[in-house]
Amino acid sequence: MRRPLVAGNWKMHGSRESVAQLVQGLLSEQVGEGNVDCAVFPVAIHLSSVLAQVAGSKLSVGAQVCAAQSGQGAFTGEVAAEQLQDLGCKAVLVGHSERRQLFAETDALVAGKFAAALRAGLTPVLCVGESLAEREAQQTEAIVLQQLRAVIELCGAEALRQAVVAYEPVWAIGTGLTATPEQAQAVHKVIRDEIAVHGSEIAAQVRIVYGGSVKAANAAELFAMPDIDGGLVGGASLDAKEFAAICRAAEQ
Ligand SMILES: O=C[C@H](O)COP(=O)(O)O
Repeated sequence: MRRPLVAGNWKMHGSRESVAQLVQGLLSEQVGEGNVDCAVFPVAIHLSSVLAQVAGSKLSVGAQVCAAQSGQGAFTGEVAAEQLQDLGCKAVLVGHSERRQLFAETDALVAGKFAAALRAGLTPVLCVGESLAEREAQQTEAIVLQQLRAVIELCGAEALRQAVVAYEPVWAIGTGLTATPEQAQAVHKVIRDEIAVHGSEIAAQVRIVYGGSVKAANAAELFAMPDIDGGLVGGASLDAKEFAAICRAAEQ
């Protein structure tokens, strides 16, 4: 039985004050104290304060991005996975579609970042997903598998034991258009079946979460699907009560 994970990707949102209020709200709602793993992914400059604020709770903290380069070096503007781990982060998003589309992150670079996260002992949350044009061209499966295989080729399928996969159809991100539970389940199954080619035990263990306009109103029906193990939540994670309700939906 896979333990659900609900993660909040705060993207480029928040001031010191609003972030502190949001975390206080999550702690008041006892997010993370139930039967579900809960994590938040603040913008990098707020990681330290959020980590300090959640200390002693079961809410974990991850970063939105890391460098593909390990250790330390002359890489202006980058943050190494080791530095995130040293700070207290447990996980890092890799390959979010906004990184792929707006910052030209290729499958190869994403795989490099995935490997760097693993070397540092972080849980990489590998985001995969197709655009609307790709879905309309019946390319969903091909795109998602291409993104997944780039990581398996570099790191090996065993590496997925330490990872989470997030299926995020690009057309559902921030649009209010959620994939139906059946649409999401179909792609999650494609992902799990592909992993099973390398080992059924790995496939049975890997958590595959769904992202794309998840909210309290639609979370339970998505999380009820057999291959959906929780959610990666954007906009709705900026509201403590809404995010807490999504986390509770994963407990059902
Ligand atoms: O990482 C989160 C996803 O991009 C989903 O964002 P959203 O819930 O605002 O659609």
